[in-house]
Amino acid sequence: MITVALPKGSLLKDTIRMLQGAGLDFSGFLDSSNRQLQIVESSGRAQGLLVRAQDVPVYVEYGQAQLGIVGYDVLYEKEPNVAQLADLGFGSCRFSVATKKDGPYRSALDLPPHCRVASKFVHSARRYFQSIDLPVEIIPLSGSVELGPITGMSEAIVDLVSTGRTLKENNLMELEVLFESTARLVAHPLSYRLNVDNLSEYVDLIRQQVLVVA
Ligand SMILES: Nc1ncnc2c1ncn2[C@@H]1O[C@H](COP(=O)(O)OP(=O)(O)OP(=O)(O)O)[C@@H](O)[C@H]1O
Ligand SMILES: O=P(O)(O)OC[C@H]1O[C@H](OP(=O)(O)OP(=O)(O)O)[C@H](O)[C@@H]1O
Repeated sequence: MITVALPKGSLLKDTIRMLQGAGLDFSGFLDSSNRQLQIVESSGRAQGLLVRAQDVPVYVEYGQAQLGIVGYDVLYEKEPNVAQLADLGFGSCRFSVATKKDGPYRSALDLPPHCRVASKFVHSARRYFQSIDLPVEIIPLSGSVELGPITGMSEAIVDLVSTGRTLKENNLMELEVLFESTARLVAHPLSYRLNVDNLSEYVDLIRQQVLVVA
């Protein structure tokens, strides 16, 4: 029996829909009266683990799950030792540097050396500013990072932007898009290579779903 790590939160519905198309029914995770974090799907061929989006690659890297669904942004941040097998096409968002709309900066290169940048994605933010040779102080936050520039704690933020509504309603604007992110199918590398429990069969079925939806 294979184990799949499913991300709680904004990717869950599309993840369940895609796995359903591949013959794996984890819709039980959508039932809010159910607090079970591990369920065996109806055919008995697979079990699902419901984990925080950030933790999906952890379960896959350690081999507790052979497959997982996770945003590219998380893979970029954590650089886990997992095999990326498919771009699933949903969960689109961009990873951007943003600042106050009425502030003095119009590009990331305008930011002054040693300024502060708030982010949930500390490594990604650091890598970006290193790549443009701008020394900055990264302030790690766990959420609501838009408050950084609003309160004056930071000059800029590095965060995910999807509809752009959060930036707009907080009078912020994007300075730079670092990359676009979508949900990815990842696998435990050794299990994939050895085709444990016919893993490749499930991977093919999930890949076919991407083509059906596209
Ligand atoms: N508007 C969005 N905001 C955040 N993530 C988005 C958005 N749109 C798509 N995503 C994708 O969904 C993934 C999960 O985001 P979600 O907001 O559900 O969890 P999280 O905030 O990373 O985790 P947690 O709520 O457990 O702290 C992100 O890693 C990203 O790939
Ligand atoms: O462009 P939008 O569609 O408005 O989405 C972007 C917002 O969504 C995410 O936050 P999330 O909802 O995960 O909450 P958080 O601030 O607690 O991380 C992200 O960090 C932005 O704040």
